[in-house]
Amino acid sequence: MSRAHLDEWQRRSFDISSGSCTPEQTADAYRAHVLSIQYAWASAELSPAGAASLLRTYSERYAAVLDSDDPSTGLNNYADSALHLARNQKNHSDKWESSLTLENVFNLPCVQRMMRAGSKEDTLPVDPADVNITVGGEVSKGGEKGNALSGPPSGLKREPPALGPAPRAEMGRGVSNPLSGAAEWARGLEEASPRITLAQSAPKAPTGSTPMFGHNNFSSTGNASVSLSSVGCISGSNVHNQPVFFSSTNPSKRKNFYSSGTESNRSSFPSQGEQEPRGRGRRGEDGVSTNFRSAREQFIVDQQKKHSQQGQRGSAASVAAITKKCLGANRSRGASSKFVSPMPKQEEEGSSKENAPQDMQPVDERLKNFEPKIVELIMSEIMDHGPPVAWDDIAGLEFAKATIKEIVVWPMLRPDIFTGLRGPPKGILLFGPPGTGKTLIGKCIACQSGATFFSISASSLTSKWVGEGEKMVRALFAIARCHQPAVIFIDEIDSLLSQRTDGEHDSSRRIKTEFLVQLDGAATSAEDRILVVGATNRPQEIDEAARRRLAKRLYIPLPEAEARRQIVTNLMSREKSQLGADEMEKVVQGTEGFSGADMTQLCREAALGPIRSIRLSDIATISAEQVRPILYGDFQEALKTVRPSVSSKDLELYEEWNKTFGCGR
Ligand SMILES: Nc1ncnc2c1ncn2[C@@H]1O[C@H](COP(=O)(O)OP(=O)(O)OP(=O)(O)O)[C@@H](O)[C@H]1O
Ligand SMILES: [Mg+2]
Repeated sequence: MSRAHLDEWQRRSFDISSGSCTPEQTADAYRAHVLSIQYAWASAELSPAGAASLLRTYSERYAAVLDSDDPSTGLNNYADSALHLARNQKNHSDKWESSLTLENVFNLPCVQRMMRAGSKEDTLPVDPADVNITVGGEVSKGGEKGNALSGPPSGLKREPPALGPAPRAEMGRGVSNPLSGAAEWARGLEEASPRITLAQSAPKAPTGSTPMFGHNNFSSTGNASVSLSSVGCISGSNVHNQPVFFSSTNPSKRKNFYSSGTESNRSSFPSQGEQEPRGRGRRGEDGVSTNFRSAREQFIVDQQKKHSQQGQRGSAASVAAITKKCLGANRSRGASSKFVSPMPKQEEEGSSKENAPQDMQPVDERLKNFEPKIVELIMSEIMDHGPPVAWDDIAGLEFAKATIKEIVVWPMLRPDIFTGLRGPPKGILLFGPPGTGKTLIGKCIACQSGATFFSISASSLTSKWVGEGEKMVRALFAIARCHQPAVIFIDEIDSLLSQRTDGEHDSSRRIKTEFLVQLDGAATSAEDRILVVGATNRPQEIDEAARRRLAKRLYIPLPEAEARRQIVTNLMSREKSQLGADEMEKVVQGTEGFSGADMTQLCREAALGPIRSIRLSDIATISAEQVRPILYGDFQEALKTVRPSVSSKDLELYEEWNKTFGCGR
């Protein structure tokens, strides 16, 4: 060790051995020792074996000081953490008010009776046989000699100023039979319980009790004391509803009591009137039958009751769902862990009532790491529920439709045949000029494939949930995995997977990377039936890594004459129109270079023709039947205003890209 460290070490060792240190100083010195050892080990000044041995020694000494409840040598760390809770610290329990305060506790009949009992030497107001006293896990019946029965009566040592001058020494002497005090205390508590409403004040139980009994000062005989949380363990236990005291003179037993998380440690008070019927109590670890039911268990039982009353689904799955949703359900409950209310907060309660049927859905294990907010967003906004689209609604595009049926629909329907080399690709890219039906194909896949369809546009990832993009992507794929077979349709994929540049924003780069990882199959196994379909009218801007992952790249060209005819026929069939075959032919010839969207726009414009021919004065009164049919003349008029939206120069670019990267013939 370096010289400075050694000097420090020496100084601390002298301090400790001088015997003049307070427990706090001793603990500090040991902690500093531990840190020095760690530092020396990290900087290779100590061998690992040496460091391990030293660490063990000093950690034990440090822990001994922390855990000891002897006020002259230890810090009674347990009491400290519980006191912290008791001092009105803001936590989840702050809604639960206990009526017990430091001021009114001395007015409680039970406490007064205790004090009186302390001053009367021989009175035994309760038959000792009625009192069960647990000492470090062993149960001794009232008559037996317990080794540490000091707990509640020791509280008598603290004298309330309001109650007059009962001399300390006398009161201390008064506890000649510790049992009498304990029993008295127990009985008193039982009587007082209607006022204290134990169930409601459970988390705050220490609040009232701590100042009375949780402090080291209350050791009455030797080093015996009632630990703070043992006060919290009092419950309507055993048949007479008599309290059980957990008390121990042995710090190590006491430690075990805390660390092993015994039933009683984890339990809180059962509410009055809702206690388990006799004989139905659980068996505690020590074999003692207890009627404890933790607040969480009570909550589940209440929920079960509620749902069975309402005649709703009370299945095990729903109870499991409730259990999962229960706050803090997965937490380990150490003595020092923060208290978590087992009941939902008020707001949550309100919302859970509203969404009750949804909440009953069991939560998928694989989604538990994702923020519920994100999962909910994806489920509600991204999973598509649009109007149905049939393959026949898409005019032309025969090759694209056949290919998509082959690689999307059939494999989804017959996964047993489409295995190995016949396995479907993980990604498809639909590219082509705007308005040619790429999004329409996406919607059609959604309806026809029978898969769960997720439709996202890049903007929804990049703008709506700024900073959450990559989380969304990860959650999206995780949810898709839970709902297989699934199709993830990403419209305008170019804006999501454009070429990565140096100057771009960090968050969009992270989204891209996450997408590539997910697309690559690193995160999706070969058996996963998830297909990503991307659509773009700017294929040249797509990142080359993404391009590779979207293995099947299909060109969606402008509609040919036949397709244009089909679009017009489809649309006109829903309207009143009179269009002869040769007139239709003229319309088809006159719309060379029009996209599907342009054709739709042309038909809309033509459909307005009959309306425009109505005189303004008649428009308010004319009936729908009186409106004339759409005629060829309307199309001629419409063709004057509707122009193709794709230029021939743009078309060349698509053709070029299709030749280079496309999968079409
Ligand atoms: N092949 C087609 N058959 C029938 N209607 C079509 C066809 N192509 C386009 N349309 C019509 O054009 C509209 C727009 O099509 P869609 O949104 O699918 O175009 P897109 O290729 O996704 O365009 P963009 O690249 O601009 O997103 C559709 O709602 C539909 O009415
Ligand atoms: Mg589109």
